[in-house]
Amino acid sequence: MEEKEEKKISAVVIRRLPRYYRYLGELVENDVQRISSKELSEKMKVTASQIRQDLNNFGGFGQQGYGYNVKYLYDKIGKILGVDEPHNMIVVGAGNIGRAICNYSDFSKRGFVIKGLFDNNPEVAGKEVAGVKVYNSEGIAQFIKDNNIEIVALTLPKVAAKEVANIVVEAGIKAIWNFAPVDLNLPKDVIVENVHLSESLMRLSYAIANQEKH
Ligand SMILES: NC(=O)c1ccc[n+]([C@@H]2O[C@H](COP(=O)([O-])OP(=O)(O)OC[C@H]3O[C@@H](n4cnc5c(N)ncnc54)[C@H](O)[C@@H]3O)[C@@H](O)[C@H]2O)c1
Repeated sequence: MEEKEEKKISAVVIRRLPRYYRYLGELVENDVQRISSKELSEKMKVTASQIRQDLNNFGGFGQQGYGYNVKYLYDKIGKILGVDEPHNMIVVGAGNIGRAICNYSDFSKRGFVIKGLFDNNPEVAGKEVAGVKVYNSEGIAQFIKDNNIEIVALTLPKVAAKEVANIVVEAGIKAIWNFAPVDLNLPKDVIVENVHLSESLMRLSYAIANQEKH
């Protein structure tokens, strides 16, 4: 029953959930039990009516005037985002970005467990980055099968990213976190989340240019 209700939540709201989750997580850490839409709106710099519209999808509000139940909403949104359970992942490409991801401990706190870092450079195999072992990329497919890997981060040059994407999909991977500035043409059932830093920077530059005009 609950699942059916959750399916109706719009994609736009879903995209906003990680931000709510982050703010609610900070409130949970600070032992805040209830918060009003007005207080949350001041913290998050979005309108209180937007917050009410978004969060009323999930319940968690008691009597009017008492605000939202912070822990309830945090857990509920975490469940919808699928971060209430651990996800095993690997990172392919032990360069700048691959190493930075391994060095960022917050991912593991959120349940994203990096089981290995892969590279085709034999000089890096056998080393460790922030406790994550570096493996030769020849063994990727077997490693995925043996370690119940769900997500693969591709922090590789463009051509290599395409090649490795095909290999990991062949090995059964259904979720790719792609940092290479290239479109991966993969079967429809494979979820790809692209992180194109240059595109994000161009949006920023557009915003600067537009602001200057006014
Ligand atoms: N560094 C940045 O700030 C940045 C910014 C935006 C986008 N990107 C993109 O992210 C990707 C990674 O960038 P980076 O700076 O970490 O690159 P990098 O050159 O530092 O690292 C790439 C790593 O991939 C490995 N590699 C290459 N081919 C491979 C293969 N077939 N199998 C396994 N490993 C292989 C290399 O040995 C190297 O260690 C690139 O596509 C880049 O365009 C990087």
